[in-house]
Amino acid sequence: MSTLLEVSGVTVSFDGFRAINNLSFQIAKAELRAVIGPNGAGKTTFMDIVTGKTRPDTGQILWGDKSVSLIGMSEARIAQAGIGRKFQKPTVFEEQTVQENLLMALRKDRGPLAVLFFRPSRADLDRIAELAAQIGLTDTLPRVSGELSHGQKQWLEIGMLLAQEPQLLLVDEPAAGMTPAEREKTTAILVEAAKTRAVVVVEHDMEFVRRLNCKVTVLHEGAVLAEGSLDHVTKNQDVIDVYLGR
Ligand SMILES: Nc1ncnc2c1ncn2[C@@H]1O[C@H](COP(=O)(O)OP(=O)(O)OP(=O)(O)O)[C@@H](O)[C@H]1O
Repeated sequence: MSTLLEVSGVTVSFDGFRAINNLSFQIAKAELRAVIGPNGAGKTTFMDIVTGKTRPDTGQILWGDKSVSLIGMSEARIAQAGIGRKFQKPTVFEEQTVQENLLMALRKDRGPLAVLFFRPSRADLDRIAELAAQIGLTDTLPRVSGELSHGQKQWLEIGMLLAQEPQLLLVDEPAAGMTPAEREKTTAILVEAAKTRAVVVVEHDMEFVRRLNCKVTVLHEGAVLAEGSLDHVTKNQDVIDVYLGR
């Protein structure tokens, strides 16, 4: 297994309370991983430390072939290093079309106004077409994003992140608020994306996690409680006691 991200012995305290407690976690280069756990288990804080939003008190976070330490790097530099994060709520530019949103993501330095006056190259258009196909929005490229369904906005945002070609994509509860059909499509998008990069999905919906059909990490009190296939972790008595049996 070729490790992409290695979190080891990380602790994060807020006013003396340990939200992350000696956490160790590894993810391989092209791997899909689900992270589950009860409320307050530390899932969000885990994403915060990897993306540089929160700085750990102790421990190491090593990234890539050269095992570069992410600790102390700014959020912007971590994003540039290849870590993308999708928050739960979609944050697309509602006034812009799907195509313009994807173009803005390709041209990271361009805001909505600049894009209006910018002529995309053939290569840009090809890449946008490729991304649109990947997220199932080919037919909606000319539409204003504000008119899209909740699911479509989520896929668009995933496409905008993929435009930046992250090596690791962290995705927070992608299935929340989606219809069953939208969930199915989201599963397909994430499974496909994880063939060429690592994708970590934080999710509460166990049916969705089952469909992802990947290794699962169960967090509890800021540490890994169990890890393995969904069948393996759901049979674990500790997991049943703290999470599933509630
Ligand atoms: N900035 C903060 N200040 C104080 N306490 C915090 C802060 N951020 C998180 N916590 C606490 O750390 C613990 C872990 O929180 P975190 O949000 O990481 O859990 P979670 O697993 O994402 O939960 P949920 O499933 O509810 O989103 C919680 O007890 C939370 O109250």
